[in-house]
Amino acid sequence: MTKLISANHLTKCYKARCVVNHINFDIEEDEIVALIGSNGAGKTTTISMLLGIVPQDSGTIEYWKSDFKKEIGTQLQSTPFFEGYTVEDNIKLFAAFYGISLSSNEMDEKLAAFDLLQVKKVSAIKLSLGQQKRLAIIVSTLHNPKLIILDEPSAGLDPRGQKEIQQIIRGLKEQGVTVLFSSHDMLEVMNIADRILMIHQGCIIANGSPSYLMEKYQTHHLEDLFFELTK
Ligand SMILES: Nc1ncnc2c1ncn2[C@@H]1O[C@H](COP(=O)(O)OP(=O)(O)OP(=O)(O)O)[C@@H](O)[C@H]1O
Repeated sequence: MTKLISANHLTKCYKARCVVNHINFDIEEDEIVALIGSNGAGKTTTISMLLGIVPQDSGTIEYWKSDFKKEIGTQLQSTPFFEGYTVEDNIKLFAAFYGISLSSNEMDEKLAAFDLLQVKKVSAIKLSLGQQKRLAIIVSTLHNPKLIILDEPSAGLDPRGQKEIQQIIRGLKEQGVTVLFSSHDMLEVMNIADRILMIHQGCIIANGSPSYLMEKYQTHHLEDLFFELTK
């Protein structure tokens, strides 16, 4: 397996408080990795350091290639659409940022794949949250990234919306995209993650496949493991 990312002793402190504290982990090609942890555990800070949005105070991040930024897609917690622009306009705009021009057929195929064809001409900021999250994933994958990083992609969605996001994440993996996502939904993590990174108070406290961790900690439910390890 090829390592896409290797984080070594990654640390971020705000004044005297280290919110991410000497963490080590790898992201391998073709896996779906779930980053889980309580509110304030350090997930978004970790993701932001991987994306270069927040500089680390110490530690290193090794990427698979020097111009890795061209091959990373991301969807952060807020959705980034332009006011007054339709769904289609937004996709065209983001495609233009990447120097991509989509044919009308390609546009419709993409929209249909994400169940958004019927809202093609609707202002993006008027979409439901689930539709906005799906649109955000479309725009973050327009450049065919090798790795996509999603910060709580299904937060606030109803069960159907959550399921749709899970199917999209699985579909990305089938297309050869590696996915790192954060989530508070243990069932979702069980459903789709190949590997779990559990972070607590800025430290990685568990790292392994769901089945490995269940076996190791002798539990049948990820939620129980979460409660036990984050006490
Ligand atoms: N710019 C900042 N200045 C000071 N403290 C910060 C800053 N950014 C984040 N923090 C703190 O770092 C800690 C980790 O925050 P982070 O957003 O990474 O947590 P999280 O695991 O993503 O939480 P959640 O699940 O609630 O999104 C929190 O205590 C937060 O208040």
